[in-house]
Amino acid sequence: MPYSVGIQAAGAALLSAGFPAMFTTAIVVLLVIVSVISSLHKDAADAPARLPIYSLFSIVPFFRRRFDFLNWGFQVTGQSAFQFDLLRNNVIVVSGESARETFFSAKGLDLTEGFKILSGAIPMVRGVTSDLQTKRIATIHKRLASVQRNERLSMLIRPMLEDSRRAMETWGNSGSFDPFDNVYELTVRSLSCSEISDDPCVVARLKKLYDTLDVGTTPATVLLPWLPTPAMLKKLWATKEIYDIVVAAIAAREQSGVSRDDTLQMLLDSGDEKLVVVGFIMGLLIAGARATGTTACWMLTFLGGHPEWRDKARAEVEGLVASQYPAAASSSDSLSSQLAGISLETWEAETPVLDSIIRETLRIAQPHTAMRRNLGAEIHIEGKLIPSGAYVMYPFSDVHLNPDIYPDPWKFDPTRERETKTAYSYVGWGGGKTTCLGQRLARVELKLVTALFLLGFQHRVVDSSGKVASGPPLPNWNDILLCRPPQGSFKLAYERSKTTL
Ligand code: HEM
Repeated sequence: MPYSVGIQAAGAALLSAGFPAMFTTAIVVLLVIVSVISSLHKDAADAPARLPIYSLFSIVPFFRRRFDFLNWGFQVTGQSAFQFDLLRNNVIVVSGESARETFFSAKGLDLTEGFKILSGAIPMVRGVTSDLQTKRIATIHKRLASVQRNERLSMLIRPMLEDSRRAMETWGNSGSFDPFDNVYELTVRSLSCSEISDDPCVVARLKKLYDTLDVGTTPATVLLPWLPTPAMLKKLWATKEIYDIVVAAIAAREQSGVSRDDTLQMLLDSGDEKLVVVGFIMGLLIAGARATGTTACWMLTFLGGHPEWRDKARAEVEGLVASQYPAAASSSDSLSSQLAGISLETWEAETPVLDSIIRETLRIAQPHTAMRRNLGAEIHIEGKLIPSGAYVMYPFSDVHLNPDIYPDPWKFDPTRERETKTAYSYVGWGGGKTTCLGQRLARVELKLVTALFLLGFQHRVVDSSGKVASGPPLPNWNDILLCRPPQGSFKLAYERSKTTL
């Protein structure tokens, strides 16, 4: 009797709650049904071990605490590979050296398809950044290679420094900031166009919109993209705004009839269809500028927590300025002009300290989980079946935080020797057939931003009460995009040096 009263009461409450409650309930029921159905099918004998939870319970930890969730998966199954379902998507997580070798080289494993479903932070506009045919993706990759030819990359040095200078000027003589708020805007120029990067308001707006995409990437928006949740609507709106900014910039360039020296002009001059141009800028702004901005945040943070490395890096750049620009000390030229006088070749080949700092930063503060979809026939990884159509993941923590390969793995130590005995022992720029295609540009940009900051400012990491911290904060690998520690837990305190930026 009490049960039926309870059910009646619940039914009455539901009816009186109106459409939103009924809609939510219907969705929950649907999810439970999908979850139960997916748990009923039998796995093949050579299938990886399955997580001992209903698939419904994987969703939130997968999106919100991925590092902990994946570690738990390996622990609870006691295997080097395990599987779980994200609604109707079968996901297999692999680890270990031989898994890495197959993962980064197998022909059928497709990066674009993997990211589309499991990542979700890239703005998806059908036919522009999603559903691009292979031919269009190939064109975009070809254009990316063009941006990074010697001549073009050399030409980008001065404007990239000028962008950074302009942004750093606004920081005043001293103060403190959260690098995750301020540093991203330093890295927009190289990929877009003057119509966007010359306008600080548009750059700030873009940053806000991409932040909206990050925050708006909830389990529901990725797995049930058709569900009109508030997060999904916000995401849709942000995507449209970004699209409009890019399209307006292209239209302004075309109408002006003025030809400029930037990435947009190169794309337009190549005669590419509009879809490719917009897709290039939207897709790579997020893949590129976001990754570069985040890495720059972490480089400055590690250097602020390790003054000995900050001083070494600064001495390296001062040495370059002195050798390439002998009159620098007596010159009234600004710091950014002096740095712009250093050749691309020198930035690339004569900065071993900056190189080792970038390398160590990407090892310890890039919480990437590589994702693929098996578009080919079934394959085996370490004897475990990867069916056709399944998603496969490889968490970078498996190698980068592995104490057998990197002793004391959480320690920031740019002196670490390169490990050559283990296959793919370093994947900071990916590996095999999916190595980062923007690496050359990103490395130069990271060096320029860091060099200008180190010569223009003295800085230290401070804790939430403003006291100088004993070291940098610990990267938070559960934050899948930025690795950002708890907000407010640290800042970078800085003082301007006497030199003009
Ligand atoms: C510090 C900055 C960057 C880092 C750390 C980085 C890192 C990576 C990594 C780890 C991958 C492989 C992903 C995987 O295997 O799942 C990758 C792929 C890629 N990156 Fe970057 N990246 C950076 C900047 C850029 C920039 C600036 C661009 C473009 C302008 C870019 C374009 C790409 C592309 C197109 C791919 C996919 C390659 C393919 O499909 O084979 N990246 N990147």
